[in-house]
Formats: sequence, C-alpha cells, structure tokens
Amino acid sequence: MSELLVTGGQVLRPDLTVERADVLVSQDSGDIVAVDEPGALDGDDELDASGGLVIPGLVNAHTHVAMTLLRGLADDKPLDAWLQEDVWPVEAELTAEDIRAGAELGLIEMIRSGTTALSDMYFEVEEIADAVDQAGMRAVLGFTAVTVGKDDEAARSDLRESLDVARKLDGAADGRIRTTFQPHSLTTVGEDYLREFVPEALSDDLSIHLHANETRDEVTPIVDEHGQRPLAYADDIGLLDGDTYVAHGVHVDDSEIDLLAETGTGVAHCPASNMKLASGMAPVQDLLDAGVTVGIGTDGAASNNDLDMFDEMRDAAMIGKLAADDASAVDAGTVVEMATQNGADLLGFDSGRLEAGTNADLAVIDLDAPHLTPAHDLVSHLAYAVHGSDVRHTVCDGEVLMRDRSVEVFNERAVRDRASEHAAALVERASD
Ligand SMILES: N[C@@H](CCSC[C@H]1O[C@@H](n2cnc3c(=O)[nH]cnc32)[C@H](O)[C@@H]1O)C(=O)O
Ligand SMILES: [Zn+2]
Repeated sequence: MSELLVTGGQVLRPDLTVERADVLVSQDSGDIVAVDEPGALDGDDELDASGGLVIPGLVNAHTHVAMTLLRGLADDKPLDAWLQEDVWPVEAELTAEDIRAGAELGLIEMIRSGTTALSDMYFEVEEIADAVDQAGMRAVLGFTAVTVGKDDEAARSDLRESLDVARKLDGAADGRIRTTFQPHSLTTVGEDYLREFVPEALSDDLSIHLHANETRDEVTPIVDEHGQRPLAYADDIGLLDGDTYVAHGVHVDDSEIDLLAETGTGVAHCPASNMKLASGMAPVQDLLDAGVTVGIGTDGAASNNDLDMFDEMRDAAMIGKLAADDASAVDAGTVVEMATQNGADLLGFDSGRLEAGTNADLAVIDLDAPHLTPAHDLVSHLAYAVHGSDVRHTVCDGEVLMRDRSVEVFNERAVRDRASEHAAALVERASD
C-alpha cells in the first residue's frame, strides 16, 4: 500500500473555503484517503506544498488536444472560413503519428498548467488514448463524425466509427478513459444520419458530445430548414439527454436554455475561442441560473491559442460579465467551480472536489510570486491572477505527473522537438 502525503500547503475545499491542511492520497486506489489538519496524517512519500495552494486538478471540458500542431497557423478569421479555408485542408494531411505528436505536446501543456482531465473531440483516437494513458491523465475521448461533403458510404462510415470507438475505448487506461459518441455539429452532420445513429448511441448508453449554437451562421440554416431553434431540433432527434453536453452554446435563446435545463444537458463553455473567432458571448449566468451544468473548455489550441485553464477561467468571468451587462455575474467562485466540479460532473468523473473518497486529481500552485501578492482571497487569485506557469506539482489518480515543474511522464524536450518537426512537415505537405 503506497500513500502520498501532499503536505504543508493550504487546501481549497469543495465549498471553496481555504484552510491549512494536508491531503493523503492512495496510489493504489487513486483516491483521496483524507484531508486533515497539518500533522494529523502520515504517508510513505511526500509532496511538498509549503507556500502553496492545493486545488482539484482542472477539467478542460472541450478541446481538440492534437490541434497544438496548428497553433498560430491561421488566426483572425470567423469559424466557417477558418475551418474550411485553413483548418480542414491541413487536417486532411494529418497522419496518426502527427496526431500522437500533437496530443503529447498538448497533454504536457495541460499538466504544466494544472489540468488533469480533458474532454476531446478528434480522430485517430487510439493515438490520443495511448498518449493520455502515458500522461497518466483522465479523459473523455471520441471520434468526431462529419457528413457534409462526403458521399453516403463515407458519411456512414464516420458515424459507425464514432460508435465503434466509443464502445471500444470506454474504460481504457485502467478506467481513466471514458468515451462519447460525437456528431461534430448540427450543421455538419445531416439529419438523416442523426436520426439513424443517435438512437443506437442512446440504446447503448453512450454519452454524447457535439458542437452546438456556436455561431449565428449555425443557427440560421437550421431555423430556415427545420423551422425550429437548433436545440429544439436536437431534442426532437433525441440528442439532448442527461449524459449529453454541447460545446459552446453561445447563441441560445430562453426556450433553449429551458430545454437544456429540463433535459439535464450540459454546456462546455469556450470563452477564448468564442472571442477569438468572434462567435459571440454565451449567456453563462442565465444558463447557470436555469440550473444548467456549465463547464469550461479551451477548445483547440488553434482557436485559443493555448490550453491554460487559468486563462480560460479569467476569460469566462470577463465575458460572462459583459454578456450579462453585470459585473457581479459569473463571479470568481463560480468560474472556479465551473473549471473543477462542473467539468468533472459533465465528464462523469468523481473528481473536482478535494475530499476523502474522490479521485486523487490535484494541482499545487506556488503562491510565492509578485502577481499573487497580497493574498486577500485565494479564490479571487485562482480566477483572476494565477497563471498556468504558477503550477508547481500536478497529480492525477494518485500519481505525480509533474514534480517541482518537471514533467515526469514524458521527456518534454523530445516531445516538443517531435511536435515541431511534425508540424513543419505537415504544413509543407498541405501547401503542395
Ligand atoms: N472526422 C472529421 C474530423 C472532425 S474532428 C473535430 C473537428 O472539430 C474542428 N474544430 C475545432 N474547433 C472547432 C470549433 O470551435 N467549432 C467547430 N469545429 C471545431 C476541428 O478542426 C476538427 O476538424 C472529418 O472528417 O473532418
Ligand atoms: Zn471544438
């Protein structure tokens, strides 16, 4: 029996109070054994958290982790043009090895900035699963199906693969990997395909993750074609469910907010991507007030352009206030809950709360920095002042992924070099 004591720090509790405490985690079960006052607990090994704040590992509720290879390749365009003119032509050239290289790079970036769980949408998912396994992180993965621009056979094969991957990889990496069925969005997957394949996913109890209501250009064609708001259309197909979460949910009206709340459908809010692509401002406070579970995601590194969830919390608070025209909306405690507890609830992991019996997923933040001085309110600091680079240690499932800012699960230099090489060769191929 091996137990690790995270000792000497302050600890963020599930009710967002902060107290001096030690955290004992079991490396066998991967659970938190106890959170108790300093000196009350003993472990076989120690992780020094003195001068630090121990928080639950952050949960990135929507990303495309391998898109790190496309970081900075095409900026300053709206979603539709960005995807069609820049991203999809390059993605068409991606090999399995590229995706592995990009995923490893992205996972290192996440570990460095205190993220221990992610929800990903992409392809070559076995590569991403292997990278997550090696990283020691927790993830919800899936193969994203697109049918626009494809013949019937290719379209069906995409949806079939999404079902197959969700069935096959669920429970991989000793249970740290779960899966979702993933129609890319309501406009990029045709109605007939949704009506055929969604019932199969539901009858198999698969969770569903899709992009929805991200831009106005996605809403209008659905209203024109179906005479319904997108989420009413999605509900009619059966897509909205207690185990479904939609990415973005920017252009949702009151009736759609009610529908999300009634069906228990969650939202992965992606503030930086929504600002960068000028997609719009999600009504996050309204969603929360209606009882919708809202997590926070970075989206891919090509529309962000980093995977730092601290940036994302600050962005969520800022844009949430603008959207509500109210400085008290989406406050500091709310964004911290969104990035921890709510994200874990969306992904279906028993993480996001530092208490006995939950997953031992945590990060230790070094508070010894000018930008974190003075320390009136550490929850305020988490939302508004901490940077990903302030993370000193990262632990997932009881294992130390980063100790004293040194990533233990990958050779970081080699991963960065390999990602740079793959990115350069990819761009070269795509320009031929
Ligand atoms: N199998 C699909 C690939 C889809 S993967 C998921 C896709 O989501 C794309 N993506 C990234 N960010 C966004 C976003 O904000 N909205 C919609 N799609 C996005 C990403 O580039 C990737 O192509 C195919 O045959 O094209
Ligand atoms: Zn996305």
